[in-house]
Amino acid sequence: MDARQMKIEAARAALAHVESGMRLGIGTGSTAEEFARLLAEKVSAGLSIQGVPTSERTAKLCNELGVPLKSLDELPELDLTIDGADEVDGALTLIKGGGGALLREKIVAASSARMIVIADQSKVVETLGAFPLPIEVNPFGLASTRILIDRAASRLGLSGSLNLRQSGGDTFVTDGGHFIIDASFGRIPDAEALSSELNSIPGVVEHGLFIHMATLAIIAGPAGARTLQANNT
Ligand SMILES: O=C[C@H](O)[C@H](O)[C@H](O)COP(=O)(O)O
Repeated sequence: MDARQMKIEAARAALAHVESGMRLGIGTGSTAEEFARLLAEKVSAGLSIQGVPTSERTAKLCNELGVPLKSLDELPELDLTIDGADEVDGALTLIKGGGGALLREKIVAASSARMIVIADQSKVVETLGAFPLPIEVNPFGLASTRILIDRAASRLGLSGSLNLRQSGGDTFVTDGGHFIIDASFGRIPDAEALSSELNSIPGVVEHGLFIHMATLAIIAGPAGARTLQANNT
């Protein structure tokens, strides 16, 4: 089974948690897109759901596929969000934002009663941090915010390059009009401490650590999909 097939398997297993009438957050990224495609098949076969997209990219795909969408303002409380991740640890703490959608993803996940993460097995890690942590920042005062992030990391014994994300030769801009700094710390032994340090920096809009948000992870490997509960790897 190749990587795409594993993403499809995880997405298919997640679809079993979707029931008619649900208000559904729909994630961003290649795995979430496989979910959107399978969801669209179910919708055309009669499943009735209302989706809230976590990015302009997901909204565009869902519109093309015929998945009914509402805004989060129209549906401020959701039953379930299904989304991908860049890393998942045994406590179901996540790194997200590789596709730049972390802010809307976190807002949508926080508005949902449950969040199911879907991923192929390459995303499961013992300690978070090999994947650079995306930190969404306000463009104003970027140099100052970068220094404050560096100092916050140092206080926790973390170091590593802080790279302003680029796209096609330009600075990458999120759906919310912000920039992203990708922080290559290598290891993040205490995600809660780092989260709270980053949250105290005014120029940091949000970061890609999702703590106590995912209620279930569906991880696909060559033998098929398995579920992970928090601290039950
Ligand atoms: O901003 C993007 C999201 O957090 C994605 O869910 C994450 O990057 C995983 O994407 P993929 O399924 O393409 O690996």
